[in-house]
Amino acid sequence: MKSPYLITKEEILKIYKPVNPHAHKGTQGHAVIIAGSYGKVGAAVLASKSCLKSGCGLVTTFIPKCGYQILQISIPEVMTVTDENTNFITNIHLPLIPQAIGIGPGIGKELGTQKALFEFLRTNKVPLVLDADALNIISENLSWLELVPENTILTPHPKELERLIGKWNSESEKFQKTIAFSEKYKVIVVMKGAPTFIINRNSVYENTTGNAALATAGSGDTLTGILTSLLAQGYEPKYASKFGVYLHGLTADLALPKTGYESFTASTIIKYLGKAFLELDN
Ligand SMILES: NC(=O)C1=CN([C@@H]2O[C@H](COP(=O)(O)OP(=O)(O)OC[C@H]3O[C@@H](n4cnc5c(N)ncnc54)[C@H](OP(=O)(O)O)[C@@H]3O)[C@@H](O)[C@H]2O)[C@@H](O)CC1
Ligand SMILES: Nc1ncnc2c1ncn2[C@@H]1O[C@H](COP(=O)(O)OP(=O)(O)O)[C@@H](O)[C@H]1O
Ligand SMILES: [Mg+2]
Repeated sequence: MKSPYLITKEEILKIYKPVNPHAHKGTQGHAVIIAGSYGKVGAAVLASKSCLKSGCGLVTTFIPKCGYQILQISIPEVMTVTDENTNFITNIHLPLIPQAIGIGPGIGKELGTQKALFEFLRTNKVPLVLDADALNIISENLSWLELVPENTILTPHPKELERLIGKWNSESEKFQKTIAFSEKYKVIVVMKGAPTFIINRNSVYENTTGNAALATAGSGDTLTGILTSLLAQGYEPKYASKFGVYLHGLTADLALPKTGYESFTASTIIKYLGKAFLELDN
């Protein structure tokens, strides 16, 4: 394998498009987050809030009924659409065509949710981020990946990656298998870890931000929100993936002197998104 390209501030500044003074919410992209189930509505809240706080103009979150009040009260800026089922998603119906969709955090693997995911993938044409249980369901039905738009972004942590590509015997085999997977399905794989790598066909990119403070519940859910937001704002998937992982890691680097490793939570990622964007102007 060639040595990876580093995702540095210099690279990110070439990608970053500052907000136009004449922008309005309608020009900043409408993102949809499909997430949550009973006991895991927090994943939907974290993904939606980080989506909104990464610059997209409008966010609609699709959740099972049990998430309705939780979402509306925790993030009044976010619109919600609910499934007809109470505890988990069974039928994804959206009253709009957004610019990007992020699906998976906390949705679980109920049979009804699996069927809903298949039906969604069969009909969806919008740029996509697949995370968490969406990946877990797909890893048992890999042919469904033939249905997703080219350059869909997948964000597996190591266990989710293993479910997708199978076990590896060495680091180099892990990369080889992920490259082959990215080529076969024409997708971008964000291999989350310390550090995070992005595999786009046979190109490998290594993130330079982030630290062990990110080893906390919901940290990946916020990454899904950030990536979906950037896609909705019109960043191409190859740029959104690099920019998203860089910003996500940067929140932890900026927060660490204030929070230490122990008290940093996924909500701290969201809190520091503003400072991370401002850091790009320094
Ligand atoms: N507040 C909420 O609503 C929250 C909701 N959430 C939602 O919950 C759902 C389940 O997600 P999940 O990731 O916890 O479960 P799962 O896929 O079985 O992975 C666990 C396995 O993976 C491994 N592993 C993980 N990371 C690793 C690493 N870096 N390096 C190495 N190994 C690693 C780990 O290994 P271990 O070391 O524990 O053996 C274990 O075996 C999902 O939908 C998610 O979105 C969560 O986001 C939390 C907050
Ligand atoms: N030690 C670490 N150093 C850097 N980043 C880390 C570390 N541990 C976790 N992360 C990052 O935190 C995120 C964890 O995602 P994930 O496991 O999906 O969390 P969750 O499902 O709880 O939201 C990933 O972006 C990963 O790269
Ligand atoms: Mg996760």
